[in-house]
Amino acid sequence: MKIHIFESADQSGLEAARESARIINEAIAVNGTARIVLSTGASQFEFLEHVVKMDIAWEKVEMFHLDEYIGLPVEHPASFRKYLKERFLQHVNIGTFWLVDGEGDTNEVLDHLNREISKAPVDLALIGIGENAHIAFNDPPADFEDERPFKVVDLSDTCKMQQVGEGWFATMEDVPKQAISMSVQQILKSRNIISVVPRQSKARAIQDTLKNEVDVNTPATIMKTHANWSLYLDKQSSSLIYAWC
Ligand SMILES: N[C@@H]1[C@@H](O)[C@H](O)[C@@H](COP(=O)(O)O)O[C@@H]1O
Repeated sequence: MKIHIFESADQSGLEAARESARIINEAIAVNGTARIVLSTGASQFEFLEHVVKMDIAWEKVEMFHLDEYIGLPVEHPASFRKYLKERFLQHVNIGTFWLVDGEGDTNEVLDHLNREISKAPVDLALIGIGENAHIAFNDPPADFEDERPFKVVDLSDTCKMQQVGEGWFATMEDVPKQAISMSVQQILKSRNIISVVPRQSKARAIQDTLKNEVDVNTPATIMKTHANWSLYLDKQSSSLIYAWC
C-alpha cells in the first residue's frame, strides 16, 4: 500500500491521473492495449478532469464501468452512465467501453459484462471509497468471497444517505434500492488499484480503512491485501489519520 497526501483535491486528482497515465502507457507498451475500470461519484471529479488531458493513446484503451443503479434512467442527474459520458467519454477517443446498463435486462447485462471482463486481466482499476467505506456498491457487510465479476447488490441506508447528502437525490426513497456492482473479488484481480479519496466527508472512512483489521464491515480494508494499491488523499480526507498514528 502506498499513501499519497496532497494539499488539495485538485492536486491529489492530478497526481493520481499522472500515475494512471504511467500505468496505462506501460500496459500499452507491453500488450498493445490497456484495460481499465472507472469509478464515479463526487470523489472522482478532479481525477477525471485531469486524466482526460493526459498523453494516452486512448484508442488502445478498453474501459469498464464499475457500478450503476438498477432502473435509474440514463437522463437522471445521478445516472453514472450519464456521468461517465459527460466527464470521460466525450473527452477521449476511447477504443472500447462497456457501460453498466441499469435499465436493461439485468441477467443479460450481467452475462455480457461478466463475459467481457473475464477475457483478460484489468491493468488499472480506479476504485473510490464511500462514506461507509464501500468499494463500488459493496456496502458493509460486504461479501469478500463472491467470485462473480458483476452482480446485483442491495444498497444500504448509509449509502443512500450519502447520495441524498450530496444532492444526487431529494430523499432516501428516491434512491434506487439495488445496483449492478463489480464484486470485491473482481476488483482485487486488477493488476493495479488507485483510490482517489478527497474531502472531509471521507476522513472517517479513511481512518477506519487504515486503522481497522481487514473486515467486511469496513469494505475498503480488503484493498490493504492488494500488492499494488495506491491511495490518493487530500489534507481533509487524511485529517483523522494523525489522530491515531
Ligand atoms: N457508485 C460509486 C462508485 O463508483 C464509487 O467508487 C464509490 C465512492 O464514490 P463517492 O463517494 O465519490 O460517491 O461509490 C459510489 O457510490
